[in-house]
Amino acid sequence: MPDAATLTRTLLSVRDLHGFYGESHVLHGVNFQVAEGEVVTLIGRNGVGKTTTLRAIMGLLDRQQGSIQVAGTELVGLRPDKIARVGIGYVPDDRGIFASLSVEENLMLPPVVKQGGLTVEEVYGLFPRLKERRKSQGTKLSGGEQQMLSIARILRTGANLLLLDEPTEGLAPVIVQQIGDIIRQLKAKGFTILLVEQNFHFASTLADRHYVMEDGKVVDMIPNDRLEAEAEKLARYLGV
Ligand SMILES: Nc1ncnc2c1ncn2[C@@H]1O[C@H](COP(=O)(O)OP(=O)(O)OP(=O)(O)O)[C@@H](O)[C@H]1O
Repeated sequence: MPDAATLTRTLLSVRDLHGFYGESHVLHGVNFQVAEGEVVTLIGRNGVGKTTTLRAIMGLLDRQQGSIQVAGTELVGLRPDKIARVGIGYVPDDRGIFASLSVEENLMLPPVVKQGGLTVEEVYGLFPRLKERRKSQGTKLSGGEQQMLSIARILRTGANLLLLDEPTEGLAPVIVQQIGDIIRQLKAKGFTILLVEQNFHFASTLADRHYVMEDGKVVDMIPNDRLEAEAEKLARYLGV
């Protein structure tokens, strides 16, 4: 079966990626591709290497080998600041909000790395709640507002490939729905999104495809429209 990413322009291509924390060999030859404009998830049990794969793309591991290409540029060997300039925005699972800064200051902090970023007004158009809270300090925000801010602030930078690590973790269902709406709007605007997500029901409402990880490798790819047919296999992979 042809990989959907080969049918359109591949934006992100990860080949035989190995990743290490100190002496600990965590990624054991990860392979996957994401086409421009797709929303793709990395799924799998705890500890299989999903977060580590995102961190490897950003150049944040102690050591990595293999190939990570974005629009043809090889990232392995580049420094993290150079990697961001290729147009990648990373939202880590701890959200990384500066507690002592206001919403607006947090928004203005990341440097613009590429043309085509959203203006602050466009960002507020997507996140009206952040506009209402623009003078509030990071510490005063709810978990949902923090998550929105951590996504919002990479949209200004011009990044067109977004790596989101468990954006719904710990959030109430109504907020999860709002985050889902925002991700759908970003897809409609042409952003390409790689999502690590444990909330599989949520992921299935927005993703085009799902890559399954086990033991530091991608072991399967399931198109979203095959989810029901593959439910049993998926339950085995996820241990549910
Ligand atoms: N800073 C670190 N130093 C050493 N080992 C680490 C570090 N971070 C993660 N690991 C190990 O790397 C492996 C992969 O972890 P990773 O966080 O990528 O998994 P994951 O699939 O994202 O799971 P989870 O959903 O639990 O975060 C795990 O065995 C974990 O214990």
